[in-house]
Amino acid sequence: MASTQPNLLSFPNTNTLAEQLRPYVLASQNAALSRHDSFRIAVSGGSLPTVLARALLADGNGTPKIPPQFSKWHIFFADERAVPLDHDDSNYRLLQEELLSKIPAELGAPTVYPIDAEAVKKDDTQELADHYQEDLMRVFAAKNSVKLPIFDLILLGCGPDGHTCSLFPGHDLLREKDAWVAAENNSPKPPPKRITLTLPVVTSAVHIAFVATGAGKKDIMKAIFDSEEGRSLPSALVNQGGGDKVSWFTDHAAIDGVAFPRRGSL
Ligand SMILES: O=C(O)[C@H](O)[C@@H](O)[C@H](O)[C@H](O)COP(=O)(O)O
Repeated sequence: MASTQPNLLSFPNTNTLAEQLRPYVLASQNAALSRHDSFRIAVSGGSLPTVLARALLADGNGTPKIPPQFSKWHIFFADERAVPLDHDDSNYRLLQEELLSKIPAELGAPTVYPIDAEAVKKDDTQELADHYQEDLMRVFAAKNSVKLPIFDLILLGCGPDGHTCSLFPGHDLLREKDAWVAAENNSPKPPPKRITLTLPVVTSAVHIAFVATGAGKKDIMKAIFDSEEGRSLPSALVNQGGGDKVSWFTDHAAIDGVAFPRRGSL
């Protein structure tokens, strides 16, 4: 368990949040490129792809525009629904519509790792998870055997019940120690069948950021940050495992009443 605290940042609205998410992601990109000439990132579904697109495709907000080097990005999914890639529920489709399709050609194209469409047809969520884990192994464990993949950045959402990725409160998956990718067949949030990165993979990342906005999040934010009972919630477990590698990008409405947020940038 990490002994340091996560950064809890709050901004007046989603636009100002996106303005600060941009330099955070680019700093993470630049640090990764200096380490291994590629930027390995995992993204969630929900509202995250829209905010991320707003952050990355902005014109620099009055500052000199330093563009993302998308051709060096390897984008994985922190979780994905077991549906075809063109399905309304697909996180791949969401990311494609919100971000990937809008990247100007001159910024280069990222390498994106969707789930295996053939495995989806077989309706076997465990097989789908195994395939995705093999994809990760090809990228993260090509040269020697590694215990866990180390993402440069994982971008997460937080559900009103405290779930993150497709790791839900009280589920056995929270105790998974070995698998990199796990199957979830009874998600309380529809659709029920999903795959998800496991907690050890999430907390091993170099940087971990949550984006949580709107008044609908304020009760769960209080539970995660200010209550003893909230300590076992999946998002709180990421805080405990990741410590100060974790940054929360929230708006004021989402943390109304939370005891110790810092307002402004990192
Ligand atoms: O595919 C999913 O269901 C998501 O990855 C999920 O974990 C999401 O991030 C949270 O439910 C928060 O969603 P919002 O950002 O829309 O609140």
